[in-house]
Amino acid sequence: MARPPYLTHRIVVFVLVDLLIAFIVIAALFQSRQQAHDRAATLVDGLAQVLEQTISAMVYRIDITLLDTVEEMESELAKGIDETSINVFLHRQIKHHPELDALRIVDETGHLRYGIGEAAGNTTSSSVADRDYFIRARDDPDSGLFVSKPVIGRISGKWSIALGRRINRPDGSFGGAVLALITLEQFQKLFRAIDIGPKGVVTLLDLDMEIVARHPEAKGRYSSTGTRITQEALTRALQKAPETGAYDVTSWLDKTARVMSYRKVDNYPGYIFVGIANDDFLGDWHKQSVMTIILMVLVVTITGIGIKKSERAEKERQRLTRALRLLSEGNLSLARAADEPALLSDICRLVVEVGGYLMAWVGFAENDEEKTVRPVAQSGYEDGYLENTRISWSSELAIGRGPTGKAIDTGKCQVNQNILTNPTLAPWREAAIKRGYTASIALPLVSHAQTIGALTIYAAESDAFGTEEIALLEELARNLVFGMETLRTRSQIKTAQTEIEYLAYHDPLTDLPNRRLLLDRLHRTLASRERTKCGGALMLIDLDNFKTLNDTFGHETGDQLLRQVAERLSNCVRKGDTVARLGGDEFVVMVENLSENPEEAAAQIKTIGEKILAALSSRYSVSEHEHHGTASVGAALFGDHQESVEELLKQVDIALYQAKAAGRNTLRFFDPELQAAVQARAAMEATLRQGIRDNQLLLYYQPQVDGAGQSVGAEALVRWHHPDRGMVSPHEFIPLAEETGLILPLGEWVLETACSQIVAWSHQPGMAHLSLAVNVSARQFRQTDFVEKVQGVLKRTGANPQRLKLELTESMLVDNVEDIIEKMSALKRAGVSFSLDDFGTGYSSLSYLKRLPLDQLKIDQSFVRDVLTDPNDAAIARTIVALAQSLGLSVMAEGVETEAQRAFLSSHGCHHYQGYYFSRPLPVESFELFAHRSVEETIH
Ligand SMILES: Nc1nc2c(ncn2[C@@H]2O[C@H](COP(=O)(O)O[C@H]3[C@@H](O)[C@H](n4cnc5c(=O)[nH]c(N)nc54)O[C@@H]3COP(=O)(O)O)[C@@H](O)[C@H]2O)c(=O)[nH]1
Repeated sequence: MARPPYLTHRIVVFVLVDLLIAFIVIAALFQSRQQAHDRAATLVDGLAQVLEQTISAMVYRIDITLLDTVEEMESELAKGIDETSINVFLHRQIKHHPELDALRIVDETGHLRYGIGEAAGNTTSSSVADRDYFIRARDDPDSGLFVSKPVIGRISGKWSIALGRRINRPDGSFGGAVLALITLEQFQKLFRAIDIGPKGVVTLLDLDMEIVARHPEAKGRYSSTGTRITQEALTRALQKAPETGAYDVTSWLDKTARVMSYRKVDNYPGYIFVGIANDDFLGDWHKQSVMTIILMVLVVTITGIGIKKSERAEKERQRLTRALRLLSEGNLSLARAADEPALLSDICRLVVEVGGYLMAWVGFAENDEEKTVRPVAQSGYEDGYLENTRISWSSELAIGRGPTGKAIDTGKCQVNQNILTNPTLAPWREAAIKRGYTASIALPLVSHAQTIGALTIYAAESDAFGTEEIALLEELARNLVFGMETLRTRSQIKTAQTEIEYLAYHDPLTDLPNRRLLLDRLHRTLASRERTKCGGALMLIDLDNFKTLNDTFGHETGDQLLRQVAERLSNCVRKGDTVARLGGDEFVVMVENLSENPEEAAAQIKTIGEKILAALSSRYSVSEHEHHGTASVGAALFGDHQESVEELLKQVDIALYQAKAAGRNTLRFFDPELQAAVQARAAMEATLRQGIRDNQLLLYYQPQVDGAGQSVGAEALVRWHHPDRGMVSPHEFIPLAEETGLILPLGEWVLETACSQIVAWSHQPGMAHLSLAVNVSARQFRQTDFVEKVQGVLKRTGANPQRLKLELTESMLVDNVEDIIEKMSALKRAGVSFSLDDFGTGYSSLSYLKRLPLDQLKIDQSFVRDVLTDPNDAAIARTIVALAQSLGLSVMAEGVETEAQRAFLSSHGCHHYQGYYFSRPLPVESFELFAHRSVEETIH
């Protein structure tokens, strides 16, 4: 969650103030340290001054005594030595100098002559002749006061220094010296008397910077008097100020840092140094500093805690704000949601987009064996988390002890503030770390006292869910459940409504439209007929003997049969048609998009009706019984005049009655004429089928002649000799045969008969040369094995293929040209020739006409008929002749009825004819007579 700007500002101010405080405190500490240092410097300076003056005064007073003694001794030497008087004198002098250890007089050889003080009685054996101060006094008449280096007294055995003066004899020669001995202990006593702190130091150095006396006495190898001090700081200070000064130094003797002050001692060849240790004079300062720093750290910490708290409070407030917004937008979503999946997705989306959480998902509790939690909606960074994580709500399974599973299992909200530290979430830790989730909350979705699932929300940061925020999220979950319940209720109502609606328009047993829906559709279809112009029909279907089945085997069996009938009926019609159940065993089929032509529409309905009859008469298996049933069908076409729905229903009812009356398992049309036509057609089909079987067909032969009137061949034309009706015209039965497929057996019969005839003529004189043209229907030619069939007939009959000419119509050559060419070429290779019948009536394109292996074009009789009266027909006839010539084909005109027509055609290059002018189609005997006669006529 982002930190608000004002909070950032506050933190910056806090840091700056803290820095300022730290700066001030540190500056104050430095200052107070400096002050302490200055005070210490003043102190040691003062002490050094006091000590310098003390020592200086002490040396001065001793020197006065030495001078008095020298004067006394020189006077004694001049008048003659009175030892008693000297000793009295010495006694008197030393009384005034408690600091002196001894006052001695040595002779010119250095031997002690008189002495007062410690070890004074031990005098005569002692000599100071080797001491440097004695030597100086002896050798230098002007030596004045001399001060020795510290030495261990030969008499006293103590460290001491000697101050002395030369004694002259009356003649000015060296007469000895007076010595005042001060033990270094005296200096120690003096130094000890001043307070310079536990680690303070006072040192008396001679001018060679060698220690004369030091307090405290240094220990270790530097403890000896006479040690030379070579500190750099000291050297620098003395160079700068040879008389008095101060400096900071860390002693190389005891490693203690000190402020040192020194003074050159008046009357004495040396310096007094006083040092106070930093630890001593900064002791309070240190305490004060520590306290101040502690105080400062406390202040900073307290301020920091304050800021942190305010940041936390701010974050909490922000979270609450966003949770409130989430709640409010969630409520809007509840109001808007169209369905439950959309609602769940939208809530998850809002949790992420408005709530600012990382991911949200809703899982439903399944009641399967594993008590699976099935994710149903999700939003936010997910990356296969849900797909790859198996979650259960069974506490018996490890995967069921996660927050979501627990929330569902317990019905209580599960808050996990840190997945990294919560040991119970170990199984999910890796997946969560990978996706950056740290905290989560799983909110149970409780509907009607049952937990149906959970809404689980993930946050990136730890401790992401505050108390009030949790309360708001719980409310969100409750609202979500309310929304789901509302949508479910709404959906149930809708489903119920749909079901009610469905039941209102459908038959519950068969699921087919019921009477109401049928009537509705019927009304609409009839109303739109004017616009669509398509034909349509209604069929009323009634099961024969259904009542018996129902009564015998019970209603359940009857119901099963009705359901199967419904299914079969539906399979008999197209999707757009309507199959309805009116009730009982009555079904209605409404067929639309039939031909506009009533006869064709009736034929279509007949086909469908028969399909239905066949479907309903095949075996049923109901309640382990086999049932053979039939049905009766009454049909009525939507007539040209606008019938009402009621009228149509009445018509099919009447038609059904007629079908039942006709012996059941049959179809009857309401229209009596159509009924008759359909019946007639059906009868014809049946009788034609029978006729083919009973050999009622025969071939007539129409001669084809050349320009000289000589027969060159014939066209075989089928005739049907109906036992009752006599000779039936091919115009009547060929289209029916085409429609019903009977053309195939019929065509095979014609071909077989024609080939047999060719064989017969091949043995007759004057007939063997004749070719025989056989009409081939489109359906026949399209048979995949047509070539094999022709070859088979030729082989079977032994006919000369050269005498067989197959007549194809132009219209059948439109589709699948390659296949046609292939078939024609195959037969052509076998010796069969081809003539293109009805030429000029179709759409032959010259480009592919050229590719067809044709032998002849036949000018259609429709052009020949008016060739003399209609210039267009004449032009077409002339063009066909010219075309045939240019393609290298022969040309034959059919339908030639007059000499004038023949003459016209002849004058334009057509020299083969067929038509009534020469002969009508003839039975075989008559044709043979015609052929012979024409030959004879030509001969004669
Ligand atoms: N697939 C088959 N079709 C066949 C077969 N036999 C006949 N047919 C086709 O039936 C249609 C009617 O044939 P038909 O009644 O035999 O009529 C043919 C001739 O009689 C008639 N014709 C011949 N000359 C004249 C004439 O001068 N005037 C006139 N009005 N009619 C005449 O023409 C018919 C032959 O036509 P076509 O076949 O186009 O050469 C007819 O379409 C036949 O094709 C068969 O076996 N199979």
